[in-house]
Amino acid sequence: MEKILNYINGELVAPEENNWIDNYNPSNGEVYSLIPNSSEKDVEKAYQAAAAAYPSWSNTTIDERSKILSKIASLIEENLEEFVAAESKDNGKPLSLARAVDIPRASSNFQFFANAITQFASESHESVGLNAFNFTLRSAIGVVGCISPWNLPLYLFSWKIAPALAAGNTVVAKPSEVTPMTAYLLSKICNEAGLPKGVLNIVHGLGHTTGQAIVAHEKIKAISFTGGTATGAHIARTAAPMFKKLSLELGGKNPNLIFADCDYDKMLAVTLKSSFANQGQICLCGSRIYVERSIYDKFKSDFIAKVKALKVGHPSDTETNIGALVSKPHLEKVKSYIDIAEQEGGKVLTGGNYVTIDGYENGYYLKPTVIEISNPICRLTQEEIFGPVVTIMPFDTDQEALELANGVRYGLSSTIWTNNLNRTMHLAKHLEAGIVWINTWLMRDLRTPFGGMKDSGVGREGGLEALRFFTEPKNICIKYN
Ligand SMILES: NC(=O)C1=CN([C@@H]2O[C@H](COP(=O)(O)OP(=O)(O)OC[C@H]3O[C@@H](n4cnc5c(N)ncnc54)[C@H](O)[C@@H]3O)[C@@H](O)[C@H]2O)C=CC1
Ligand SMILES: O=C(O)/C=C/C=C(\O)C(=O)O
Repeated sequence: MEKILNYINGELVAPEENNWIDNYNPSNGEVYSLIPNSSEKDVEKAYQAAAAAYPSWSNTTIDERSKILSKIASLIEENLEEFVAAESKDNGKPLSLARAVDIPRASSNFQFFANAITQFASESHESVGLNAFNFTLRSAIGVVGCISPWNLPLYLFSWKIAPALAAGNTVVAKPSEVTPMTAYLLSKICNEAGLPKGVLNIVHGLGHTTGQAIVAHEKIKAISFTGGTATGAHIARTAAPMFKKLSLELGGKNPNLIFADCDYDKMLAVTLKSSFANQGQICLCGSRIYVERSIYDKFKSDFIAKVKALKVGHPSDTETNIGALVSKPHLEKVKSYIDIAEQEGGKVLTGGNYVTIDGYENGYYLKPTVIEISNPICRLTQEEIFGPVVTIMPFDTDQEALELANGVRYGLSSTIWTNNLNRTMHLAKHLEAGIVWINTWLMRDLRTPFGGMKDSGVGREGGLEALRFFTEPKNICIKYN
């Protein structure tokens, strides 16, 4: 069976203690590879390699760093089909989605930060009347940690690593143990791209051991993390006494507010995507749908008809809209929410069951599910389900829609469907969310700040925000006569 290896100091290596974890294929429930169950020793080795590489990498010209990141981007593109197949097999997502979204975006992340670093500049402030100038140096931080989740594996892994490297840091990174394969493929192309040894180190393993060792390492100065809110809180508790810089991109329970004056057909098509793309396993999915009462019944029947037409199938089947969920425990977690729907006052309008696919009977498949609710304060609308399950409910006024939208602990993204400019402006200002989409969803410009309010996280990624996170500002004040 194939063994995934750690990438430390430019070499692919087995874990020090020779412990391994099973890696499952969600489409058939079978173990198909092994991944290192890395210990503190492996993390320490990775740290030592990163620390040794830091003086030279942080002093490498911007042009050279940019060229290397750009080369990584092109090598991902050149090997697109290998990455696509690996991502789909490891995660259960449709092959078509990995080809259209995940892998191109991973390549774009490297290309984007290869370009962005050439435009990154720092501020100067003249103290007028005092004969003094201040200028700000923005230097790399040192060795930084990047920890990513399983839902968009290479997409989110590269979203952290690329800005960290571009800014001149060296990195100890851990992909999710549930979806390690494309990070492994990435480690195989880094040397060819000219990345000096030790600049990027990828250590595979479990969160509470390998991940914890990265976060708890006293010399790893900053942590960029994407994952569940409970994990984010634990990381914050570990890192706080060491005053580490933290960027936490956490869960979401995003509202989708649909008004009667919207462009209905466009809204319906995009709402289907925002509900079920990637099996609903995107932190930005609009899992709470609120519809203005005058169009509620029409929306309900049209939406259900479209949801019923979605094909749940094997990820490599070209007709598949919904692939497998990422793991058995996750499938069971998502199903457990459907099972409590009735006791929470909800009514399952469509879906609700596991799906068995011929030839892949042990795969992790679930029907896309729509639950109508009458009480917005229930577990189905308050907790992150992170699967192909949405709730729907009518509302009567803009104020009610706003209160429903904001009535959760999360504040990641919101979507509004309306053609009323005043309403748009009012809601956009008052919605408690880091990202507000109007008449669209998941339209991404990589220069924009990305992240959440409330329990959805701390800090922002993307564009200059990411480069600022991965640098330490130092103000220098010069007085002249
Ligand atoms: N916001 C998002 O994008 C995501 C949200 N989630 C939510 O979190 C729930 C749990 O999913 P999990 O896979 O368990 O996510 P998780 O938050 O446990 O895992 C994300 C990453 O953090 C690592 N990790 C876990 N514990 C750690 C620790 N103590 N120190 C350092 N790293 C640690 C994991 O190994 C993985 O690489 C999901 O059901 C979903 O609701 C999960 C993945 C992504
Ligand atoms: O940067 C993006 O476009 C999307 C990011 C998505 C997540 O962070 C997530 O689903 O966890």
